[in-house]
Amino acid sequence: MVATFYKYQGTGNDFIMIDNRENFFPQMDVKLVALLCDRKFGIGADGLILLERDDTYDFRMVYFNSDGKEGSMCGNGGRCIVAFANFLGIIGERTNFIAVDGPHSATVNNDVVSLKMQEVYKLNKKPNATFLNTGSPHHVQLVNELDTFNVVKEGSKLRYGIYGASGCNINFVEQESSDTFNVRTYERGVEDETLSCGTGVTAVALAMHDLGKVKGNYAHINAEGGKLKVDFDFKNGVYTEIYLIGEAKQVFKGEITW
Ligand SMILES: N[C@@H](CCC[C@H](N)C(=O)O)C(=O)O
Repeated sequence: MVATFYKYQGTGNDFIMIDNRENFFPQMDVKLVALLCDRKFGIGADGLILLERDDTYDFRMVYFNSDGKEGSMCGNGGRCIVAFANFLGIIGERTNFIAVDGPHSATVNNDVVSLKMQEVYKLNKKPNATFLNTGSPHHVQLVNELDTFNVVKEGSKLRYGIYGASGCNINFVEQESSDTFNVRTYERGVEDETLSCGTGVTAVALAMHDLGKVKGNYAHINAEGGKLKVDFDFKNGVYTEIYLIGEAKQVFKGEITW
């Protein structure tokens, strides 16, 4: 099989993007997805995303982690697939699409994608961390000296140690100023630190607001791979109107044979 693929990145979280509207991709083939994502033997990426047809929405997003297994929601991948759908001419500046965690709306303007995330009802405070689900499960923990922090060692310890078989994505955070945070994330399914995690950045903004460290209804986040902004409303204990905003770019196009 010879297939055309595109490579996208959103703040350094990189994805193989495949137009699967003709339903040709063997998505149950975990080994193939893992091979395509392998940085030595394949194209290399943190995940693979299929753009598929949907009867109700503009398109369907199907996301796989680089281990080849279908993942929960990917915020940066969501921003990248919106840019991809715009590039393919499926959408204009606005879209409504469906992903594993439900419907999302988004806008795209000059490589900047604003993606609406699901509402968040529950934050679970732990002794020195917060757990919440922003489409994917996230542990958010404040640390000192984030620059030199061993994200892979401490992240994998928490991911496997306290979250059981299903695991969790682990975000380490340091406050930079009143509305800005630096974040590094250990991603489940990649089993490594990635340069950015969109659902993780969203989780950090809400968790920092919950802890009283964010006073307004937005936070700027410096991920290792770039800058993101999270806007939100908070009423009656519920986070609504959550938007993850930042660049999403096409990097290259190619063909792969399997
Ligand atoms: N990179 C993603 C997060 C993807 C979800 C995750 N690795 C999982 O399945 O747990 C993002 O940008 O949100």
